[in-house]
Amino acid sequence: MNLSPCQKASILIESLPYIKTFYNQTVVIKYGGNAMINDELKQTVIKDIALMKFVGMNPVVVHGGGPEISHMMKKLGKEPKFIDGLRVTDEETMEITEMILLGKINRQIVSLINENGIKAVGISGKDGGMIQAVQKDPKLGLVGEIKKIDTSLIDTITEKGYIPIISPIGCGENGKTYNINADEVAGRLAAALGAKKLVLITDVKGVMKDQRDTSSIISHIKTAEIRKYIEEEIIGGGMIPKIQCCFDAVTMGVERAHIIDGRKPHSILLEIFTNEGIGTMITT
Ligand SMILES: Nc1ncnc2c1ncn2[C@@H]1O[C@H](COP(=O)(O)OP(=O)(O)O)[C@@H](O)[C@H]1O
Ligand SMILES: CC(=O)N[C@@H](CCC(=O)OP(=O)(O)O)C(=O)O
Repeated sequence: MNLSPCQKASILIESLPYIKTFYNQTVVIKYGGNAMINDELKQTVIKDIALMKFVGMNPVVVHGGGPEISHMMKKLGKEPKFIDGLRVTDEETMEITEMILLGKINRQIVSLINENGIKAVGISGKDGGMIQAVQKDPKLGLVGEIKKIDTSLIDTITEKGYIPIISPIGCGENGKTYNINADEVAGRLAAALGAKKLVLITDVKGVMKDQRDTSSIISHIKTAEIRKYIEEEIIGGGMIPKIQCCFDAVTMGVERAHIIDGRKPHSILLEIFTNEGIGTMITT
């Protein structure tokens, strides 16, 4: 798209009210593994996040990486197993999970942001004892349920001008490490940080009534309707922890949660800087 200088200037001017609304506000972005499709799309997501920081917002990124964990498990001869969208995690799976999330994906995101002139710091929920967890369900092994979040490390990173990039791993009693669904971390963190918005980037247009029909997208869901959608099996699989995390975030004070399509270039900016209202919005 070739825009004239005048058109470019008017786009900037139209963004001003949004920049003002979000100035110095925290926006938690969950960047899901299924949305990390190719390098080009990754670059556009990263540039959007860098731009948010440049205009004075405080983006906090929680990343996933489920498909890469499954890929490595298979390479090592282990078959991934999920119950209600959560990975059954034995000790070896936990090691693989930490290696892929913190050792690979977190490092990649930090490098990409740094390349765009903004500095990022990569941590997991174990750093500074940030995310305290307990076992969620013995059936799931080392899958954690968040008990407590200490945001002081994130506050410090943000105050110093860096973007925190967080791997969804928590710590428990006796030095235990827990695998926590990234949506759950993002939702709870958004609430604990008093974020204005939670944005979940995934690989579908949003929540759909019928997944085979993209025009059946539900643009607004109120928390009171969520249980019905799950009971009627309209929402299933990986969408369950996603919608649950939106529920938690908005009932704990986050104004709005959005599930948006990371395959659409600049979906975060369209969500924040325009009235287009892409994806599914969740409010109380
Ligand atoms: N009603 C629904 N609308 C859209 N997607 C749904 C729905 N119910 C279940 N899903 C599934 O949820 C998936 C998104 O969750 P997940 O694969 O865990 O994504 P991510 O890796 O981004 O966290 C979709 O790809 C789709 O298969
Ligand atoms: C307990 C649990 O399921 N943890 C997730 C953590 C990563 C994640 O959530 O990645 P996505 O956002 O890409 O799905 C997992 O092991 O896959």
